[in-house]
Amino acid sequence: MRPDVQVALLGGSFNPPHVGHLMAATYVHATQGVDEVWLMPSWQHPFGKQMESFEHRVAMCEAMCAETSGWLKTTLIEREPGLTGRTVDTLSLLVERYPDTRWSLIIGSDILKDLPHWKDFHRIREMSRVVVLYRAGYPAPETVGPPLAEVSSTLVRDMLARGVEPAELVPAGSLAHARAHGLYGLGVRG
Ligand SMILES: Nc1ncnc2c1ncn2[C@@H]1O[C@H](COP(=O)(O)OP(=O)(O)OP(=O)(O)O)[C@@H](O)[C@H]1O
Ligand SMILES: O=C(O)c1ccc[n+]([C@@H]2O[C@H](COP(=O)([O-])O)[C@@H](O)[C@H]2O)c1
Repeated sequence: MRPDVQVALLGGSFNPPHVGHLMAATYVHATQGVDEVWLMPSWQHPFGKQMESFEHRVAMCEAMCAETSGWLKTTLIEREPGLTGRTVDTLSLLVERYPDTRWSLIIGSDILKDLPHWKDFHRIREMSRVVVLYRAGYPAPETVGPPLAEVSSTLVRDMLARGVEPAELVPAGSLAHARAHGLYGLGVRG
């Protein structure tokens, strides 16, 4: 019998992706017994976050995946009709679509405060193993592993708005995509 495939999902806005996402995914792949990590960019955000277009965020995620040997992938599942960014609904669809896969869901500890506002988090726990990573600055009792990088998409966007290229915080391929398409005001200032 074919053994189950273990996949960890990292959902987010990835606006833009940054090395904190890469470190989080790498940490989980290296220590949590999963075969693959899938980045899951939001098509629409349940709490109404404004984001660069889905296509550009996907392209920047795919550029980040190219930094790995193939275990990091980007899934477009959240653009499926009927999904609204509620993770329980996305996960239900994934469970149905990939019956041989066992799921983990990665979240950073900054999100713990939001979980009471998520839809049916108890059902997410039934369908997946939830791995809470220690995001630097957000200590919490139930986290796994050491504090991860103090970097956020907000910080990256702030740097870009000030005309500073975040070359140390964004994987080179993702930044090249942003630059080539003038995202976040890149290239506008000449
Ligand atoms: N540096 C990090 N360390 C650990 N987890 C992280 C880090 N950055 C993001 N994450 C986690 O990755 C997921 C997706 O995050 P998201 O794409 O919203 O990035 P963000 O940096 O938090 O964005 P923003 O600053 O726009 O809110 C979340 O679960 C978040 O907690
Ligand atoms: O399921 C929910 O109700 C829910 C509410 C808020 C956020 N989420 C998911 O949490 C992930 C991280 O979101 P964020 O805010 O850090 O970009 C992303 O995949 C969102 O779709 C999910």
